[in-house]
Amino acid sequence: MLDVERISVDYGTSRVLKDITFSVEKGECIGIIGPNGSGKSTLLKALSKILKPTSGRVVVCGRGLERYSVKELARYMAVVPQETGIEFDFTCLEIVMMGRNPHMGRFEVEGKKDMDIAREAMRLTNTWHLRDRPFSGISGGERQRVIIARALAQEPSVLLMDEPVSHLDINYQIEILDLVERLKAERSMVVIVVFHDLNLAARYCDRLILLSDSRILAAGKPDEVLTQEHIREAFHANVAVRKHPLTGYLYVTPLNSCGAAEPSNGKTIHIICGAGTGTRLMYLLRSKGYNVTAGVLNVLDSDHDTAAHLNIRTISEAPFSPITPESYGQLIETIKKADAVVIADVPIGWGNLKNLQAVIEAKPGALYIMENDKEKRDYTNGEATRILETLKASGAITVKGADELMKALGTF
Ligand SMILES: Nc1ncnc2c1ncn2[C@@H]1O[C@H](COP(=O)(O)OP(=O)(O)OP(=O)(O)O)[C@@H](O)[C@H]1O
Repeated sequence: MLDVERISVDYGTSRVLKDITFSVEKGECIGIIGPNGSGKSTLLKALSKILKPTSGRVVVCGRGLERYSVKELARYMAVVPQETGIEFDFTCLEIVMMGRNPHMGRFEVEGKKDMDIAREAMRLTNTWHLRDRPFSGISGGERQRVIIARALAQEPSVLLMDEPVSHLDINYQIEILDLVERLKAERSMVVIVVFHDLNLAARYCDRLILLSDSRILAAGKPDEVLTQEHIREAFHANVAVRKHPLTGYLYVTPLNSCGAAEPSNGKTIHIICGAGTGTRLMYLLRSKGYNVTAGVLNVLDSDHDTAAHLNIRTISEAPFSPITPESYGQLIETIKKADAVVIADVPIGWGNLKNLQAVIEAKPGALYIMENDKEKRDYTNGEATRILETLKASGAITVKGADELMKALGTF
C-alpha cells in the first residue's frame, strides 16, 4: 500500500534522513518515534510530497509519489500537520469543507454529499458545535480536532499525523486515538503517526519505527522496539519498560540516572524483599548512590524485575522454587559483605523463611526491618515471626516504609 524505498533527505549540506526503508499495509498503524530533531516530521513531509527526498522514492498504491498531482494525492492521503499555518478567518466548517476540495471538479461547488461527509467528520471529532466559530478564535485543542476532522473529510486511504494529540487533554487524546484506531480498521486505512509519547505509541501502533541519528535504529512490534537498550541509545534516557498490569500494553517509565550510574557513595545495602515490597526502596537507594544487592528472589517476582532494570546484583532462584543450599550460601556471603541489611515488608511465608534465617546466621553489622501498621499473617506457624522478634531484640531498627528508612540511613 505504501512503500518507502531508501529515501534520504538533505537540508542544504546536512543529511537529516539516511536510507529509510519500510512498508505499510492497509489497516496498519505505524508510529514514528525518536528524539527531537531525529527527522520524524521531515519523514512525514517526504511521505506527503511536501518535501522531495534527495534520493530514494515513496510509492503509494503501486505508483511513485512523483507521478501524483497534489490534488490527486489528496484524494488518497490526508495530513494532520504539527502546525496548521491557517491565518485567514475561516469558520471551522469551512476548514473541514476544504477536506472535500480534492474530490470536487474545478468549477464544482460542494453538494449535499460533501456536507454530509464534513458533518460526520465533525461529529466524530466532537467539533460540530464549533462549525460557525472562526478557526482563529478557538483553543489549541479544538483546532487540532478541527484539523483532524478536515483530514477525515478527505476520506483518505493514508492518514499521516504529526503529533496529533499534543494539544489535547487526556480525554480527547484517548477519544481521538480510539477514533483513528476504529477508522483504520473499518476503512482499512494506513495510518502513520509521529508520537513523542512512547506510551501512546505503544498503545495505539501495530509497529513502531525508531529514528535516531538520521536512520532507523529499530523497527518492529512495540515490544521489539521499546526496549531499555534502544531507548537508552536513542534518547540517552534510563527507563523501565513493563507491561501495564491493567491494560497489558507496554509502558515506559523514565527513571533518573540511578539505573545507569555506578554506585557512588561506597556503601552496600542488601535487601530482602519480594512481591513488590522492595521496589521503591531499590529505586531510592540506587538514586542516592548506594551499591544495592537483593535476594534471594524468585525470577518473575516483581522485585526481581525491578532489580534487573536497576542493574542490581541479585541472588536468583527459579520461579516458585525454594531457596537452594547454593543460593543460601551466596546470601550469607553477600550479607556479610554488606554495610547494612534491610528486610522489606515481606510476606512471611515459607518462601522467605530461609532468607530470614540467613540474616540470623550472617549477623549483619546494621539491620533495618521495614513494617507497616497492618497486622501481618505468618504462614510459617510463627517461625518467621519468632526470627523477626529475635532480630529486633538484638538491635535491629524498625522503620515504617522506604522514606523513613532513607531518613534513618542518613545517620548511618
Ligand atoms: N527547513 C529546514 N531547514 C533546515 N533544517 C531543518 C529544516 N527543518 C528541519 N530541519 C532540521 O532537520 C532535523 C530534523 O528535523 P525534524 O523537524 O524532522 O525533526 P523531528 O524529529 O520532527 O523533531 P521534533 O521531535 O523536535 O519535532 C533537525 O536537526 C532540524 O533542525
